[in-house]
Amino acid sequence: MTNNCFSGYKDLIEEDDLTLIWVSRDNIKPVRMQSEGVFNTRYGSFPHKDIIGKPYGSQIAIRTKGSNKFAFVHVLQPTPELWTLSLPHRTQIVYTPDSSYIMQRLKCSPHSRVIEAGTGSGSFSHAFARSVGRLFSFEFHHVRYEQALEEFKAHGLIDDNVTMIHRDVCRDGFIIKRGDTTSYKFPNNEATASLNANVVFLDLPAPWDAIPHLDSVIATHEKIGLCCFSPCIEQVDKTLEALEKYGWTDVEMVEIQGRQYESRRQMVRSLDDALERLRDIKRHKLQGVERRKRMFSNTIDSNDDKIEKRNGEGIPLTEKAKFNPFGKGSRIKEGDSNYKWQEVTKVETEIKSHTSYLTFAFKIIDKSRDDEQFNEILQSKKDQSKS
Ligand SMILES: C[S@@+](CC[C@H](N)C(=O)[O-])C[C@H]1O[C@@H](n2cnc3c(N)ncnc32)[C@H](O)[C@@H]1O
Repeated sequence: MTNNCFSGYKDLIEEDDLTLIWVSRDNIKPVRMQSEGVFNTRYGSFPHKDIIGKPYGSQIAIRTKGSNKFAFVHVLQPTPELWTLSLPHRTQIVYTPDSSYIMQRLKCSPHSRVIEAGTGSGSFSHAFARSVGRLFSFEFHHVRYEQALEEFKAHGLIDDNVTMIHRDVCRDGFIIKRGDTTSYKFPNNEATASLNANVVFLDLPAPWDAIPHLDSVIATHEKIGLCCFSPCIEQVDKTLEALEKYGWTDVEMVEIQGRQYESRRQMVRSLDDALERLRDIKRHKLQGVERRKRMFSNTIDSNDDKIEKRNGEGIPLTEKAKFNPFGKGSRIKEGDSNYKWQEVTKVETEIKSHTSYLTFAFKIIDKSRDDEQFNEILQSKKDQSKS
């Protein structure tokens, strides 16, 4: 039984659970439930004891300070996606539109043994940890290494399938030896860890310096997938050179442009509407010219339209603006049955994506065929077709 709170589900919120409190879309707070604790918001305070024992997903309401209204939050079970939205930022992070795409391109599964460098804020590490067999995460910044290690321990990832290594991978590569600063537990007879990685993810300023070190830690008999996450096209260029030099193939660079499409109705404007609008503009222009001419020749008097329309205090009265299909004017409710409408799609640009270019590459070190294994597979296929 693992205490990894990011995998598996439970129904009820218990003491000491890490919960994610959803205040609003951009305000999700990780909170560990302690019966004495209180979650404070600007609307009021939520005692943890009122949350413990409730089902995950519950809405918790309190009366707001100084008024008779209610404030509420939702208490959610952690997932890697929600963690990405709520984690303490120690660095730039990888967001879900990128991490989900990368994992499917690299065919991540429980069979995957992943090398990640650097760990940073651990956003992608949580997503990897849920889906893959084993994750080896390298970080060279000592404080960040310690913070990530503590966090991953608290989330149950270290006991489960994640190993943290304090290392400058560009200088010292990826081999884990006894005596290194790492959470790796060496079995008695092992001097070096066998990484045998089949997936590599590099989120580093200089991935081209790490690429030459990979051959000694990747699996030799299968196809290895690699992704480099780089914000600048110059970095992509240097990475491509290193990939080519070190025998990586099927190289492709991709960028994710996340968009949310919203369906709306837009008023259908006719040619007559456009002509009427042009006439209206012309009319106003002529009226203005006339008025200015009269002002210059001092012939403007109380018969003038504009001057006549003032209230008792001398404040000009303006006519209620008529509907104008092309700009300012009285507003028409979307879908008003007096007008014609068509369905359109509007793009919302709020989604956080394209933080970087994604360079993918693949490699098979040993392409020789294991005849014994091949014959076994062939035989089992023959047996299957007979039965
Ligand atoms: C942008 S952050 C990674 C963010 C991470 N992917 C996430 O989703 O939270 C880059 C990290 O790489 C680390 N780093 C940079 N160069 C490194 C190197 N040569 N070896 C190991 N880590 C390195 C930095 O300290 C930093 O924490």
